[in-house]
Amino acid sequence: MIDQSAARREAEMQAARLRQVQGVPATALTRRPAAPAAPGLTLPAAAVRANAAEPFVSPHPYATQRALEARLAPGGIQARRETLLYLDGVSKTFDGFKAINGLSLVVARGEMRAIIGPNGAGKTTMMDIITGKTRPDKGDVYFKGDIDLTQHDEADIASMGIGRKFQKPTVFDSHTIEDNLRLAMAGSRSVFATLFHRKSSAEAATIEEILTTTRLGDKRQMLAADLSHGQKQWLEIGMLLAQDPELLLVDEPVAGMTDAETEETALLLKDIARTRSVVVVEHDMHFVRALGVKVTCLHEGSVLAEGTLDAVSADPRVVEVYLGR
Ligand SMILES: Nc1ncnc2c1ncn2[C@@H]1O[C@H](COP(=O)(O)OP(=O)(O)OP(=O)(O)O)[C@@H](O)[C@H]1O
Repeated sequence: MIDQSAARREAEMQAARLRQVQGVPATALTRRPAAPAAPGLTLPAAAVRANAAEPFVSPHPYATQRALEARLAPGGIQARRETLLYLDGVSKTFDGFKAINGLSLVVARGEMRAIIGPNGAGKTTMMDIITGKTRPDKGDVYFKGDIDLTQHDEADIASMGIGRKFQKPTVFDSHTIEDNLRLAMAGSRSVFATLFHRKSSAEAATIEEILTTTRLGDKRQMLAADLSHGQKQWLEIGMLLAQDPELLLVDEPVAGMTDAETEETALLLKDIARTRSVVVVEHDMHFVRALGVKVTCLHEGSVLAEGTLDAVSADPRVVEVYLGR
């Protein structure tokens, strides 16, 4: 049987120890501000002010602020933490022109999302902001819930698990497909050391897996220079996979591909999206349809419509700005 009075004495002693360390009144350790009825993603300024009088128990200002946020909007913060990519109210102006304008977009863990939109809609600038190439003027950009991407540079962001594939493939033409993958996996090892380094069994298994995913298994000993345009795109996707990203950003992967390659690329990205999140920017609607994923249509730097391709393409605003052109 539990000795209630001993337990109470222990709790009182713990509270006293805490009070000693933190120097706050006893009531502050037990009183909690009520959470708002409908927690949102943004902290209402008035709510923060109303609770500012509440004595803080956390010794560090940042921890205190985070604890306050969590208490005020537990649903909202939790919702952001469960996302892989979270953009809210992001804006970027170039020479007075708003390329990105209050953009909000959330990609879940394990989700593949297609981004469409007319020329100049802000798709590339959005990718630049996510990867740290461009700093937004304002707004939140978070990776894995808590990593504020606006505070990191491109190299940091790449090493955190965001891989980006640009439209033009950049592979090592004079090396074989397998060596291209080994070079991509090597990280800081030199080219010479990489090519003469004995593969561990884990490395060999990863390369095998990537060769299978990218449909290049039977071409492993071919020089990259001898691949078709589509196969080079797949190799470059494979080289990104070798760095084991959690989020893959892919810019117009099927531009210049044959119909068969386009079809195969949709299957390939679907395979990848079984274990990672993928954001694909693409103009080719047949390809987007083959992906069969949620579509976001950007226009003038913000989200114009979001949903299935059928729903988005039936939206009169989308028809007007994009599909009708
Ligand atoms: N560095 C820059 N300086 C000035 N203007 C820029 C810069 N980068 C982008 N812009 C402008 O911002 C707008 C959005 O460009 P962005 O390249 O992001 O559009 P996009 O949707 O990727 O277009 P596309 O489909 O043609 O690639 C365009 O009007 C572009 O001219």
